[in-house]
Amino acid sequence: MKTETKTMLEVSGLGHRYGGANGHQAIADLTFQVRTGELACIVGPSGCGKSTMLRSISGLIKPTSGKVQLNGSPVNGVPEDLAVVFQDYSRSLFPWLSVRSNVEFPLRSRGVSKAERRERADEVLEWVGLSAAAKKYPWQLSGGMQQRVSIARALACRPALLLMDEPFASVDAQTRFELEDLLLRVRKQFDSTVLLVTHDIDESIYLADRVFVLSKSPASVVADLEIPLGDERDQITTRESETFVHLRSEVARLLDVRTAAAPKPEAAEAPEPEAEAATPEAEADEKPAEAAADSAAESDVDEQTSDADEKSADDAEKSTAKQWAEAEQAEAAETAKRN
Ligand SMILES: Nc1ncnc2c1ncn2[C@@H]1O[C@H](COP(=O)(O)OP(=O)(O)OP(=O)(O)O)[C@@H](O)[C@H]1O
Repeated sequence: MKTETKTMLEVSGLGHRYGGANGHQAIADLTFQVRTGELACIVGPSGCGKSTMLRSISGLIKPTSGKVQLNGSPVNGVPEDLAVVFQDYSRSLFPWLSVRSNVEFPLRSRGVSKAERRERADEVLEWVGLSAAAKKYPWQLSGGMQQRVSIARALACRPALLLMDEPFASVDAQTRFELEDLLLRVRKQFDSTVLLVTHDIDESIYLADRVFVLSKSPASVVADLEIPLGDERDQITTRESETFVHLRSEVARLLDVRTAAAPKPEAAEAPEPEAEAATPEAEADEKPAEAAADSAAESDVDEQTSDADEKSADDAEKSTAKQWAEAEQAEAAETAKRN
């Protein structure tokens, strides 16, 4: 993969404090750059502020200090040419829209014509191996397939920068390997620039051209490592290679994983329940609206389904716009309080 020397993303002195002057400093003075065509991974300890950083970069929250520039322009609000893939695919996909309509959805607000939406959706669905599932609903798919829909939806927007927040953390180990390889293939196909956050050291090295290691909270960059593993990577031989093993130890040392892994006495007494990914089956039980959609999925009347999806997408767009407006008002109120 050819990485250009041009800088696509420039993060300078980025900091965010939740809750005003006496609140919680989640990230502090983050500075790094991602070049055009690069796949960069950010690895850091749990709770160090990785999601806060991604939300600041994507314009979802306004950082309290520092700045973010995308292709030389400051990021104020969510840029059109940026797409985000979240860990929780079950929440980020609309259960009442078919797979194809989910993929087409963000293209509507970008003014892409109906014919082109369909064309782009079909292209990316083919790339992620989901052409046959285009008319299904997300809850009819496995977790790994749902995350492939999220990736397809992001790629359909042809983003300059693809941000991924722990995108493979909610699937089993084998599916995770498959999705990692899928990401390597599609970033090559679509010439994507990717910034991926993970807490998995091996995953960061396997995927990346460059790994940024973060400190404990409040996060700052403690190392910027080039990953000289070449373009062709393989889950078995790459992970066995001397370079990989050496880099893994280096990142582990930087993260001080022995200290981090030591159980705290109170944690041993009252362990935090592990987050469980909701299964599509369990979700189907809980969602009567989806049961209605199920019968639509069984039907082979594509146009009818497509019309219903269009209406659902319109409703979803209104509801999303309302949520954005509310979030913006809340953010403005917080900023006013701070000042
Ligand atoms: N909306 C919020 N209001 C107040 N504090 C927050 C908010 N969101 C996150 N935090 C705090 O900021 C710190 C960083 O959280 P963040 O979710 O960014 O970390 P993370 O590295 O992504 O965590 P994890 O690895 O567990 O996903 C945490 O202490 C968290 O409790």
